[in-house]
Amino acid sequence: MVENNVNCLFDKNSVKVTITPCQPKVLTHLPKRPPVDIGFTDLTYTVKEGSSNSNKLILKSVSGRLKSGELTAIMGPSGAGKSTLLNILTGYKTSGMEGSITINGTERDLSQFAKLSAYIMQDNQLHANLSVEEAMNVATSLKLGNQVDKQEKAKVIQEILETLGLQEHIKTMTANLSGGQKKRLSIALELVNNPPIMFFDEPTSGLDSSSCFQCISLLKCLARGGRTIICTIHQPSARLFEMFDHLYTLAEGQCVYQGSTLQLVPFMATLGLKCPSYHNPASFIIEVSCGEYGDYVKKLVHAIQNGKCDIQAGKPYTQGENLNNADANKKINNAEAPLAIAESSDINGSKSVLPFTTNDIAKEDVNSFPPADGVVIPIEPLNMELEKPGANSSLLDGALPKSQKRYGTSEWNQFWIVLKRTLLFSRRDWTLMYLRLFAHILVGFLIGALYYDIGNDGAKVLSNLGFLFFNMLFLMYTSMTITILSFPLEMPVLIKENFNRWYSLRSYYMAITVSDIPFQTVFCVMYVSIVYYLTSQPPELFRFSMFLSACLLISFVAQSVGLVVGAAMNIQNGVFLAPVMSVPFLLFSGFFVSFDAIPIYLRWITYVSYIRYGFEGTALATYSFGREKLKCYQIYCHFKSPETTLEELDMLESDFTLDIVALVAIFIILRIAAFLFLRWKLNSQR
Ligand SMILES: Nc1ncnc2c1ncn2[C@@H]1O[C@H](COP(=O)(O)OP(=O)(O)OP(=O)(O)O)[C@@H](O)[C@H]1O
Repeated sequence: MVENNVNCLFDKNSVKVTITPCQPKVLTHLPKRPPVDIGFTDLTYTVKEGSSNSNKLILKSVSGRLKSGELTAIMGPSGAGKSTLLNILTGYKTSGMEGSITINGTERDLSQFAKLSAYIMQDNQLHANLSVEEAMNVATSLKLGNQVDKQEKAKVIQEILETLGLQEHIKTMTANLSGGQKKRLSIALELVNNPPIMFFDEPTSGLDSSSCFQCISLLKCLARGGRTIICTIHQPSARLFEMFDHLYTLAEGQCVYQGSTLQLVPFMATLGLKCPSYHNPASFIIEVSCGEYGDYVKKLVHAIQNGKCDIQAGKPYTQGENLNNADANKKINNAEAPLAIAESSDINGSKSVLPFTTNDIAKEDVNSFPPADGVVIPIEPLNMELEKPGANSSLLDGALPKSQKRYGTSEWNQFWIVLKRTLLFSRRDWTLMYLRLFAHILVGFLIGALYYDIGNDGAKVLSNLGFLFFNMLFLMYTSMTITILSFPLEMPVLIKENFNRWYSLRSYYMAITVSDIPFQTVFCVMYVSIVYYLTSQPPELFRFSMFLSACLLISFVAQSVGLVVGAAMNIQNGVFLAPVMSVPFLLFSGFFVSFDAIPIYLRWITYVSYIRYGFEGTALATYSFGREKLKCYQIYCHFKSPETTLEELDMLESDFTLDIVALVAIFIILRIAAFLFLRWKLNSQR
């Protein structure tokens, strides 16, 4: 661990703590990536609103530039369009947008951009049932692939966790981490492939002031490594505010300030907006943007040309140059310095990460913004070369990659990694595993007790049919509801990981499709074995196998229904709609009404009723295939002959193989439908 120096200076009224960065912690194992400056010009974002489909303008022709080596805050009052701008810049939202976004001066190619950036969403989106180490292992395996060997991956993980102060929590389950630690883990996971651009939506939300400080220190540190770090933030404290290099402020969908945080107050003063002494400048600009000091929004938008100007500390202003050509000629210092991040201790003695600066590159052109009251505010055009004082060039690795694989590893590997992860947290999920296991065993014994020894009794055939139908009902509801309840909870993690190019939707979907099959099979086999034995169904192996295969297929099909519903709608709608939608399938299963009694125009429903195929399959397994007459302990047993039962059910001509084929076909169709719904849902969010 790195030694830290914390010096406390006491005077009568205050305690001042200065934190001196110590020996830099060098991240030597991260892959080198190019530095990236982002420019955007005349960005407009419109959404369709209401039944009239009228257009609502959310971003109004805003421009701006976000530079590598800088920590940028996007601020503004609630509803100003911060999240919208962030979502557009990340590429998360693409429809409804007009304008130009450039990367190092050339028009953004979204696919290439996605490989260079990471989006850390507000709610962390972590799998609760994985430890920090396991989560990191999954991230490195997916993002670094097979090109990097195991030892190297372990070094990457160790370095990142040490740097982010998570090493001592390596065995802690993600669910037990504190808010700040979760945030750091979210960053650590994305840091694995060293993205040069990192976006953060409200990184400090839900954190106490000390954790906020640590979090922003860390972001600053990442920026000093040459990365472009952009985050939306609501209203930072003055202490946090001054840690940002660059501020982009929105009000009513327009840019009211862009530039150095240090120049905010002087710039506002030039427009007659004097920030009161001891007032937080961040609060001041928000208050001004909300109109608390009069109608200054238009003036600010005009002064800053809706983001086309950039007010820089100690830098000149030349007007009228175009942002898009901005960094076309940018010269990058390609010296291969290691990424330096120093660790230190904050005021409470807890560990934080502080920037360790290396290169100091100054700029020196001169021009000046002519402010109203004669104060000279340095405003910079948006086409400057940038090297931020304090930034180092460790990330710099020549030009942007032209062609690179979409994902860090092959789809087959993605499938395996996601499958192993899903199996691991399924095993640890109490509801998914133990409650389900318990339910199958308990209900199995209950049904066994209720229908005890009726299977070979000619007088109790109707009860036995009730038992067969109940099996369908139980297996259908347990596997369907568990999927409806658990799958939507996975969606936010899926959205984040898929968006950040951890894996393709196809690999993920294949993995989750396969992952539950062994568990569902074990539960179903246990349940069927218990009830089959206790209710004295025919003791032939082939009948048991047929009975079991029909039951297994029913539970897989019902699980697929759960996936379709879970992919297409939220939990509330799903838990109501899925059982309701199942009612027709139950009604037309052949148990309540025989096929001949169903009106012709409704018969088609029986062909799509998977319950019918399951019920028919188990009935045939029980009563068909030359089963001998049942025992009769009364004077007369109407259903003594199995054929009578099949005749009553209109199943004399039925074919067991056809039932199995129909169930397999429905299973495949539903799985494909669930995939398409999932893909639609992922795309529709954007
Ligand atoms: N799909 C949509 N339909 C209608 N209005 C929308 C839509 N998306 C965003 N808006 C509106 O756009 C404006 C900006 O929203 P956005 O979420 O970007 O604001 P914000 O600055 O991030 O706010 P907050 O700080 O409260 O999160 C809001 O007025 C919001 O109601």
